[in-house]
Order: sequence, then C-alpha cells, then structure tokens
Amino acid sequence: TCAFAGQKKVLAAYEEAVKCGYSGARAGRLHTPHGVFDTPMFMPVGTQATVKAVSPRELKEMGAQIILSNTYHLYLRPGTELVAEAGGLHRFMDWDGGILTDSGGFQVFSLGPLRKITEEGAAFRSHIDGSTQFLSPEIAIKAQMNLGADIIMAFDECIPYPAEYQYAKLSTERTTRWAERSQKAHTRSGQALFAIVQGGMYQDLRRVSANDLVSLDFPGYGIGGLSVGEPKPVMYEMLEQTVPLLPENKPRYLMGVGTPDCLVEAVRYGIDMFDCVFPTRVARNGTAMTKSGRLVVKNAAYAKDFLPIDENCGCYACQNFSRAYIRHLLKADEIFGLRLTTIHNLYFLLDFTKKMRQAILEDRFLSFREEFLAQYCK
Ligand SMILES: CNc1nc2cc(C(=O)NN)ccc2[nH]1
Ligand SMILES: [Zn+2]
Repeated sequence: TCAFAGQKKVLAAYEEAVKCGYSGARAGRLHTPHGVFDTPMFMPVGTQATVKAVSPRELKEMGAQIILSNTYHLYLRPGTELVAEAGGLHRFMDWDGGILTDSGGFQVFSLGPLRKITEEGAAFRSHIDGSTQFLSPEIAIKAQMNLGADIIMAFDECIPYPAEYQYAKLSTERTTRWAERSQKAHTRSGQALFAIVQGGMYQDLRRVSANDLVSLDFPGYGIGGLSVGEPKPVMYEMLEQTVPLLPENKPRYLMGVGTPDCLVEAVRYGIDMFDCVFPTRVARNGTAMTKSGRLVVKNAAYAKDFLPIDENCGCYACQNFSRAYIRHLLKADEIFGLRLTTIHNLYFLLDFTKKMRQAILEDRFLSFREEFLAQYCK
C-alpha cells in the first residue's frame, strides 16, 4: 500500500521484476487485494461476468489468476449498480481470484459507425436494444468502482486502424485528458487504476502518449489500440517504442493479445499481462491451440483419432478424452464439446505463460523463444 494524493490505496504494487539478460523480458509478482499473482500472465476473458462455458472452479483448477470482464457489457446488462447491490463482481460470479475490468473504450470503438465521440465522452447505440447510451471517464470509473474489480482501466478511445495522423494525434491527446479525468473520478481505495497508452501506429504519438501518462503517475499501464488489424511487425514496432518509456517497477498490460507467437514477442519487449478472446472464441468453433499451431479437431481427419488433443497437455480434456470423442460432441452440437475445447485452450495459454516465467527465472528465455517459434510457426 502507499499514501496517494491523500487517499490510502492498495495499489497493484509491482515487485521483484526479475530482469532476464535480454532487453525487457522479466518475471514479476503483482499484488492485489485478492492475492499476489505471477507474471507474465494470461487473463481469461469473462465479458459478461462468466468465462464462457467454464466454471470458476475449473478456472481455478487450470491456474487462472486474474480474469477480465467488460464494463461496457455489464453497464448495459444487468447494470453495474445491480452488481454492486449483489456485493460486487467477485461475489456475483463467485470468483475469489483477481478481476480486471476494461473501461469500455474498445467496445465503443468496435461498435463502429454508431458512435459519436466528443470531449465529454462517447455516445453510442446499445448492441442489445439499440437505445442511445453515453460513456465518459466519470461514468466508466463509477461503473468500475461499482463492479469492484482489483484493477480498473481509464476511459480511453481505441483508435481504429488505419487512422490519419491528425486524427490519431487529437484522439491520443484527448485520451490523456480522459486519463486525468479518470484519475480524479477514482476514489475507491483498494483498487488500482491503470492508464492506457494509445497513439495509433505512429511512433511519435506512442512516445508522447506514454510520457504524458507516466507523468500522471499510475500504478500500471495498459497498451491499447493494438491488434486492431495492423501487421504484426507494426505492432512489435509500437511495443519497441512504448514499453521502454514505462516504469520498470510497474506492470505493463498489452490489451487484446493474443496468439502464443505474439505473447512470446511481447514478453521479450517487457510486457507482463495479456488478455484475449481468441482461445475461448476459436474453441467454440472446434479449434484447439497446440505448440505446433492450430488443430481443427472438428475435421473428419480426427474421426477415428483416439489420441488426446495433445498427449503432453495436463488439462482435463487431454487427460481424459480423445480427439474422436471431442469431434463427435462438436458434430452433435453437444455443449460438453465446447467446454472441453475451451478448457484445453485456456489451459494451453495459462501454461504457456507459466513456462515463459520459468524460462525467464532460469535465464533461458531467449532459447525458449527460439525453440517455440521454430515449432509454432512451422
Ligand atoms: C483484439 N484486439 C484488441 N485490441 C484492443 C484494444 C483495446 C483498447 O485499446 N482498450 N482501450 C482493448 C481490447 C483490445 N482487443
Ligand atoms: Zn489439453
């Protein structure tokens, strides 16, 4: 904990960032009111207060530490006041690990042309009932205080890709003003507010955004506006420009990323935290993630394949069921099939970040990265 602007706040303090020999890769420990967690870490996405198709008990069993929920969705349904009356998000969804809520900046952007953004905030149409809605830094922070997550995000604008330089510049400057308004509106102790670096795909805007937000002094920093359709080398270049400007002793969270190859590169640049819908989303159309790439277990090729998805995987699906069985369930539209592919994909990414942490602690991250990329991109 530390005294902060007169408020006593338990911040997501960042300890023992063990630096490995190469550039920014590091293993750390993240302190929150719901526990101390190891980084690098992958955070399963539970948009509407549930990680689709799996229970909190299964999440705990597979090693999930912090899960993500979306303020935009919960604000529209069931309402964040209702969740507060239920005792907060942890109680509501029976999850006693860490929770991080995104502020809605991305959802408003991904809603496309329905939105209108002004200095005050963002007006948009609800994807549920088409009603006109409005989010501002103050509204988004109040909603997140009601939800009671351990880590909450400043309200920002996730700049679309591609975007004109002038638009990206004005939007990024506004996001910094919104970060300051988010800070002023954040009065709940025991909750860490992270800022979000934007700047589009422009190196200079990324640097200005990072420097301005660091001057405002946040306990952690999200890097937003990436993985929005840009080529991977552009994303890596933005990381190279941004991460070194962020304080070494604070967590860096790359939002919305990603596949294992992106994770291992981002860790190399010094990213600590990730979230992505990819593992749960592709699971629902029968795709399993493996260290050699994707395996579409629904394919006819696996009809008589009585091996598990991955015989070296420790997850519940691979320990007990065959590809043939899972394919049968998926073809028969059995819900248990989706549960098994989801359990496997989440376990795969959680285990992958655990393996990266171990490699960093044993100072062999670089060779781990080489070996993985050689096999994965095959
Ligand atoms: C899947 N790609 C992806 N990019 C994201 C960017 C943001 C962001 O800038 N939030 N303020 C959040 C989630 C994202 N997911
Ligand atoms: Zn598995």
